[in-house]
Amino acid sequence: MARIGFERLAHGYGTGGYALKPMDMVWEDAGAYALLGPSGCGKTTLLNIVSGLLRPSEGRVVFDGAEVTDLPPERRNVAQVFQFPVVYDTMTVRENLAFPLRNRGVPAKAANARVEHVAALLGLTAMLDRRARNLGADDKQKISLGRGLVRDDVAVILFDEPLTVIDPHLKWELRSRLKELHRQVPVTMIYVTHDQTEALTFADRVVVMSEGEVVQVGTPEALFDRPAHTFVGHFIGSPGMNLLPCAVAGREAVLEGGARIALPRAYPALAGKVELGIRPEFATLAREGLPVSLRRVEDLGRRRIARVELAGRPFAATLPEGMPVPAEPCLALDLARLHVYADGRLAEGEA
Ligand SMILES: Nc1ncnc2c1ncn2[C@@H]1O[C@H](COP(=O)(O)OP(=O)(O)OP(=O)(O)O)[C@@H](O)[C@H]1O
Repeated sequence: MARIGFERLAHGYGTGGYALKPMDMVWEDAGAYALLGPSGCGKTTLLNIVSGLLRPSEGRVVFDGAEVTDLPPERRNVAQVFQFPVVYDTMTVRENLAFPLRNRGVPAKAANARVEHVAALLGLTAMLDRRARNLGADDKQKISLGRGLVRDDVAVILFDEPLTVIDPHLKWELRSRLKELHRQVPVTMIYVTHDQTEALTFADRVVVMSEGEVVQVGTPEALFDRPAHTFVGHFIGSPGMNLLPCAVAGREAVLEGGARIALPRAYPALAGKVELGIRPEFATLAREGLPVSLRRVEDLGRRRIARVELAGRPFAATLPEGMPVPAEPCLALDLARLHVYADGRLAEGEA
């Protein structure tokens, strides 16, 4: 188990600019973290720096207070699960799972108990004595997950998009099983994904990345309630946060076109591009409030989203259950849930 620290860490591949911009960060011992962001944002670069496959061009990596920046992967005590299954076809499932333990001289009895425990958690018990060769991609990836999880002496377990090959209907099951495993095996786990559902289900803390920068580290609730960056507001949520260009003076925002909105906090003069952010969950279609033009209604099953236009911009609002679309639709905003951003970053107002 390990507390992982990054000190003035950065990486460039020598092609000009940073793939990972300079940062300081700590991942607590036994935490469940997700690295979340779109393709190319630097997730794999950061993961490879943790495992030792890549040496950062700047800064230090520290495991439990000891620098490991120059240590190769085999000296870091890291287990890694990749996108695609890594199993020995000629071995049985049991032998595959036991392999990392046998390799390290764990006595057979202890190894077998551990293998059976992990197999039960992953739903592999019934096939323990079958050869891996005859299994489908889903089961093979479960074995890969099991091989990553079977040792409880590792500093950290890294998962790199581990559910890519898994059938969609099995994904939700494996996601919750992984979460359960983390509860039972309190090892630091890092889960890389571009899928917000996977990140938010698995992690206690989500590290959101955009263009080589860590833009927020927070609980799933914090990312939803208080996005530190417009990227987080937009990327997390379905649909994401509404963002409207505006001018802010004290406790008031003025939208393009002149509509005025009272703010829950007072703001100092803000430089750069100023935007008002509010999630669709806190903007409701109503008979009174800010007049909007309705474009269409989307039925998402458990809720309905009204696509409207506000101050000449597209805006997503909630249409309450059972409510007919008003003849003259307006928006009711939960003012306490409004946020102000300057050049993409959350502006701190005063209560
Ligand atoms: N070996 C390399 N040489 C040069 N540039 C690279 C190399 N590997 C990655 N990059 C660049 O570094 C940036 C970050 O890439 P990285 O693979 O870390 O992102 P990612 O978030 O893991 O994306 P994906 O989900 O597509 O794997 C990208 O701009 C990418 O093109």
